[in-house]
Amino acid sequence: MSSFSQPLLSQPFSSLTDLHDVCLTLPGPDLSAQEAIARREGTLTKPAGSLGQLEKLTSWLGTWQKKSLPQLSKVNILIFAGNHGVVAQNVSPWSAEVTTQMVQNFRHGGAAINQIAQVSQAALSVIPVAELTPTADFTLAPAMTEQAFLHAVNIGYNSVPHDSSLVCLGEMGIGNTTAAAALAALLFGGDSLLWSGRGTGLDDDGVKRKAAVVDTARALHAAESNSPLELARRAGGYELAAIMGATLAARHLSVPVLLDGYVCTAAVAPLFKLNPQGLAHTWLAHCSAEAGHARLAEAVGLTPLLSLDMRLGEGSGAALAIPVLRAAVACHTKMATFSEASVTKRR
Ligand SMILES: Cc1cc2ncn([C@H]3O[C@H](COP(=O)(O)O)[C@@H](O)[C@H]3O)c2cc1C
Ligand SMILES: O=C(O)c1cccnc1
Repeated sequence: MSSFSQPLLSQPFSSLTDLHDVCLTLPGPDLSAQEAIARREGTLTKPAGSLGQLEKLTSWLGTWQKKSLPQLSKVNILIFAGNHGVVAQNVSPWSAEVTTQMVQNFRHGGAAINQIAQVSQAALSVIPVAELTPTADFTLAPAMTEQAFLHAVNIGYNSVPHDSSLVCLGEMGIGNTTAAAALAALLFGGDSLLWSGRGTGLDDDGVKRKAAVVDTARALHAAESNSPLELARRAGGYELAAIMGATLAARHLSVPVLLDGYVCTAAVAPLFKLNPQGLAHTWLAHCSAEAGHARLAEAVGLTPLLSLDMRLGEGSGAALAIPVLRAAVACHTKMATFSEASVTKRR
């Protein structure tokens, strides 16, 4: 386990307007790296395109790393943790104290993500946000003040190591699938039931209760529906805001991002709403079994890499995709070319 504190800017965003402006003016891809990768790909000893999505992953990595030979020498998993006032509405079978207990479990190496991080040879950092103080219950009031929201975004922004090759984002926060559902419903509309899943194990009545909670939140906050950042402040959570901040920092640092499940996708959805290119440096690592994730992925223009029926969070799906990326990079950088291996090219 390691921790990082290399600020990009010590206090990147001091107002929602600041943050909004940065979301609209993001750095673009490195097209010369993209061309170099395509050129080399065509020389490797395999039929063109035969490595399928691995070839797309290699190209994506290099394009956003701004490197004609992509590398994965330093992979970081960041788990942001936060608590949610909306748990008072009985939307999770687990109590808020489990968030703190799981943070300890991550630190002691006992969680699923610790095992997957080790298998994937990635460094894991756990970052509790707002000292795990719960947000306000967003059925009654905005979840966060503007200042608290920006503070959480800044924490995420300052958590991305500058020398990272790839960042995987994850979260821990009892009640956060309800925050994700409320934010998704406010951003994209549609029946609240379509965005409300079982989370950590709700039964059918629990899911209906959750959807009713999402409806109440929508009625309270819908007037702000043309401002994605304002919706994130009102219906999101501290760890979701930090995930958004980390995603923005990664863009500025030329670090590609692997996103985890439903909660992570909801956390970054405002970036897509503000800017259709806002998530171009991210890849959705998996499709969570949480109801609503496939729909949300489509709404933000992301295609999940894996689909393993997982619905854990913690960045577990993102971490599982690392070995696939490592294989893609190894093939691209270490395979012999036709001329090196004296293999006759197709007629
Ligand atoms: C022991 C345990 C470990 C977890 N690891 C991730 N989550 C996941 O479940 C929570 C969201 O589900 P809900 O909205 O239903 O509360 C988040 O903390 C998420 O990361 C966990 C949940 C539990 C109980
Ligand atoms: O997909 C997720 O992000 C998820 C699903 C269930 C519980 N926690 C997180």
